[in-house]
Amino acid sequence: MFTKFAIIDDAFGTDLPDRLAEFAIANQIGFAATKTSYADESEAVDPEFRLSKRFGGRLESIGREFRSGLSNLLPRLYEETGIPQIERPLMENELIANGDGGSLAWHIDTMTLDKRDGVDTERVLSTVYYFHRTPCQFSGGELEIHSLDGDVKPKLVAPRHGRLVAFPSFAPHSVRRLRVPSGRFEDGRFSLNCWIRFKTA
Ligand SMILES: O=C(O)CCC(=O)C(=O)O
Ligand SMILES: [Fe+2]
Repeated sequence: MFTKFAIIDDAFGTDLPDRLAEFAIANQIGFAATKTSYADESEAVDPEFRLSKRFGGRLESIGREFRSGLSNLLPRLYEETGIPQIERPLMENELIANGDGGSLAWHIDTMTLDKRDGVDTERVLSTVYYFHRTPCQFSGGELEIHSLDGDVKPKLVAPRHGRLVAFPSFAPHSVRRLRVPSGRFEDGRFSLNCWIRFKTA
């Protein structure tokens, strides 16, 4: 049994993904190894679990442009993923670069902290927007959406330039290892992740 999920190609036209790829490549210096957060609230770089780089700077106007496009699409995304409409959604953005050997192990995006004091928002909808240099210089790196039960093959979503994928944050998923023959940062798989949260208090 799988959750519903949505795939929208050219979700925000053909120009924004080109400009986002340019932005990421021009800001390579602002990327550092992505950390993993654990249930006890600690954080560490764990390449066995996740091998990617995260942009630590500000997305500025291109981030605002993306979030405004995503806001317009939200009614459709709720509908297609089976998530009820959130009244005042909060958006949490992350710009990620996956290079040669990059991957992300099985996980869910819903917060699973043991200590929930002070936690007043929850992630409900996960969206990932993909872009890269064209033509594509890597292979692999598919998003795998796993079944909620049983020993069933995952559904694969290729990280195509300009593609948006959305799924409930409780859906288990992972990213298949990718290969970037040149080994160059600019030839990698880029994504802008945006989690839709709702305020619980
Ligand atoms: O890059 C992807 O396709 C998925 C990323 C993801 O699952 C995450 O960052 O939580
Ligand atoms: Fe995820």
